[in-house]
Amino acid sequence: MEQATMASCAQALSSSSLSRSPGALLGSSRLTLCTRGVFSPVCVSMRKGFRGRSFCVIRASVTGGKEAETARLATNDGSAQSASPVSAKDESRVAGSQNGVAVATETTVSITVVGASGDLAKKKIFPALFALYYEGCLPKHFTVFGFARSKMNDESLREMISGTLTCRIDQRENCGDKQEEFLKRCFYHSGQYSSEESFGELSKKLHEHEGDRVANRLFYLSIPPDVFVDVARCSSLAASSANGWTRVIVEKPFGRDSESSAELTRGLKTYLNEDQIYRIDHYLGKELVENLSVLRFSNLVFEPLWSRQYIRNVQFIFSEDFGTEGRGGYFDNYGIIRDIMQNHLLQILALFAMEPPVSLDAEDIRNEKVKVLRSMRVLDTDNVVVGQYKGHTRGGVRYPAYIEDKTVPNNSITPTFAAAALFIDNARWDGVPFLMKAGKALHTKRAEIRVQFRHVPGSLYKRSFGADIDQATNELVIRVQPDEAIYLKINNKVPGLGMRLDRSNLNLHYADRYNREIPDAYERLLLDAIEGERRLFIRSDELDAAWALFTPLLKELEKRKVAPELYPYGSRGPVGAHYLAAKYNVRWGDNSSETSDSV
Ligand SMILES: NC(=O)C1=CN([C@@H]2O[C@H](COP(=O)(O)OP(=O)(O)OC[C@H]3O[C@@H](n4cnc5c(N)ncnc54)[C@H](OP(=O)(O)O)[C@@H]3O)[C@@H](O)[C@H]2O)C=CC1
Ligand SMILES: O=C1O[C@H](COP(=O)(O)O)[C@@H](O)[C@H](O)[C@H]1O
Repeated sequence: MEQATMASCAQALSSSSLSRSPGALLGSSRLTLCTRGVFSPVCVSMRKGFRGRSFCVIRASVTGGKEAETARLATNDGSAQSASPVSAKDESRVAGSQNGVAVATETTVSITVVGASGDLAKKKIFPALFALYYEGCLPKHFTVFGFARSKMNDESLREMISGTLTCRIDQRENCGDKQEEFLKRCFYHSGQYSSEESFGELSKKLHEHEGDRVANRLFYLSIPPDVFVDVARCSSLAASSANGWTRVIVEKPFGRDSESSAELTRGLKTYLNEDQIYRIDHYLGKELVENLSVLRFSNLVFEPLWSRQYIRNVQFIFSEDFGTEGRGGYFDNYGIIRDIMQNHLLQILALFAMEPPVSLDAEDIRNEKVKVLRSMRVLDTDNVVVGQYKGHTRGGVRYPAYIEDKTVPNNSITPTFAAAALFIDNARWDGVPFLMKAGKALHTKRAEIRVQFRHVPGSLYKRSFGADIDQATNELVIRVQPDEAIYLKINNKVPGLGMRLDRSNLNLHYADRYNREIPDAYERLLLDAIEGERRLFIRSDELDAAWALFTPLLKELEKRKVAPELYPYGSRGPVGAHYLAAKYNVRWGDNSSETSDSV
């Protein structure tokens, strides 16, 4: 790959450049000696990765055709990146060289989107793969396969995908040509999800494209959860790579509760090693969620304040201004707590509240996330409010109720809104309410983290604010989407001869600061999976800890058939959310006037 292309790839997808410091590479003791240009005792050889960076091939043991090892790289320029991982078999090919000097063999990656005919594949996965191709982030040799039961062929798959591909607004050169080139690398295989024969046929087709290269295979399970294990079985038994790694990305939902999640994990682990399983939570791939650790751990001004001593409460807010349109069938079986809170918001909370990890290595970060999740108080119904949207007419337009969705039973009590107060019973966070709020069909589409600080002790300017603590205190807002921004509300003097105080935002507004499009979360996560970087994927013990917090509540809500509080489509949600916050002396930050919040 050419230098220019590599540079743009590294820049555009810097899950990488901002947060993967050299420390990230050195976190694993096995790899500590594997540094830039150094041929260490643990390095079998130095190789060039497909982003052109040198990396160390390390010794690994082979475990029955399953992925056994990943390698890390040290970059040519000293900045750290994760490398194209090297499987044990890949290594053995490389290590089987003359005079102990490795001869690199060409590698290829085949990405199979299982459930290629579906909504997520069309909306997110194929466009993300194209974006990676466009940015020069995919290896030189790659193939994309769509797999599903629908009767399609290569041409109809290409036609389906072509309507969804877009180029970055800020770099549209050769967009059409690039799309054509990409589509030529896309193929389709129709088969059954539980048929090893179908996957065997797929494997043959993959092999035709792979030739005698080291063949790495990634399967993206973009299918309903009841066929996850079937596909894991068939892909593992009939379509695993013979000489490279095989990895499987699994979409949520990872079960409905602790038991079903454990059963799914058992099922997957019958056919795959934990290190082959990439449980995706696409919120972890969002730019500002990635930036959370950078903000905390690379700025002196934040981390010292990050505790009960200075923080009054923290709020994690998700809202959508549309209902379940088209996804009611799935949604009704899960509800908003399982759809958004137990995964997306809880993952962000864990990153927010964890102790500083030993390094940025995936296992170090995930260890800290598990610890903080396990320090949390199990949720109960007293600390939760549930709601469901009802129909509403505004400006002559009728917005339907949740139960008017044809795929939803008309007596459904599934929550489309929930607010919850959570607590972390550890030394850092004792007594600090962590509030979550998530809802569909609300007045706005937004995801944000709000950190409300305590008041200034003995403030000299107390009189200027009166008794309104929210007026007087600082608030840090991390707006994940839309219009990404990080801003800190501060108090300042209004210029002039008098002494009047004002509230202003110190703000990092991404659109003003960076003249480039922010990559979609799926791009970052797909690239990470290809590179064997697991930091942004959920480990099974994290998942267990997350379910342990929510399962008793979910069971209780279902057992007691708790009726959700109805709220009008397009409103701010049920009033019960305000009472819940008030119980802990908190006011939701997103209810302050829009003007004081805009950046
Ligand atoms: N759509 C979204 O925005 C999001 C989706 N997800 C998750 O991603 C996965 C895929 O989502 P999505 O694309 O919306 O799902 P779809 O309902 O569109 O299903 C994907 C494909 O799976 C096949 N399929 C559908 N129903 C069944 C069934 N009952 N048994 C076997 N195969 C079936 C269909 O392909 P065919 O009939 O051709 O085989 C379909 O095209 C799911 O696990 C979902 O929960 C996660 C986050 C967001
Ligand atoms: O996982 C899910 O996420 C989407 C919201 O994702 P976003 O990236 O568009 O914010 C949500 O609509 C869906 O219900 C849920 O399953």
